[in-house]
Amino acid sequence: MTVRIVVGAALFDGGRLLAARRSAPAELAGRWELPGGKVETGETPEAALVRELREELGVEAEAGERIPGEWPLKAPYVLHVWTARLLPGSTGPAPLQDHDALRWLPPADVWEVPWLDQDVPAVRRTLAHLGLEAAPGG
Ligand SMILES: Nc1nc2c([nH]c(=O)n2[C@H]2C[C@H](O)[C@@H](COP(=O)(O)OP(=O)(O)OP(=O)(O)O)O2)c(=O)[nH]1
Repeated sequence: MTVRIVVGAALFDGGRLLAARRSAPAELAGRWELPGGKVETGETPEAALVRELREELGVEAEAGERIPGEWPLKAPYVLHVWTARLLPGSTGPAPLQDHDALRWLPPADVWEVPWLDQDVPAVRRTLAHLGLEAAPGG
């Protein structure tokens, strides 16, 4: 089966990382993730990220760099993480779709939320790659 990519946005603003609490499906609800979604056929990951952030959070954002690594999700999906930032003039994020809460987390607070299991190594790698101090955990 062909692997399909889910892009997760490590959206930073003022040094804080946005975490989003999933509202569905039931097995993922209540756990926190990087906002994003499936890359559609013919779409670049960067474009998918921008589209998903607009749909889910109502923001205008741009993708930055990919965090090296790939994290397996439910087959056939794998998670890729890209940094992202809000464009000047964008509204702040709101939980419009798929989420029921958002939090901007300074690196020291990143492990305060119960991330999806599969996101823990991805978030850990993201902070390490960016040289951000993080409390032990995850
Ligand atoms: N967006 C996102 N999805 C994640 C993460 N970790 C993780 O296991 N997933 C899973 C949840 C979903 O099963 C799948 C992504 O689906 P989605 O529902 O966010 O994507 P989508 O908007 O393109 O989905 P769809 O409703 O159009 O099918 O990957 C993560 O950090 N971000």
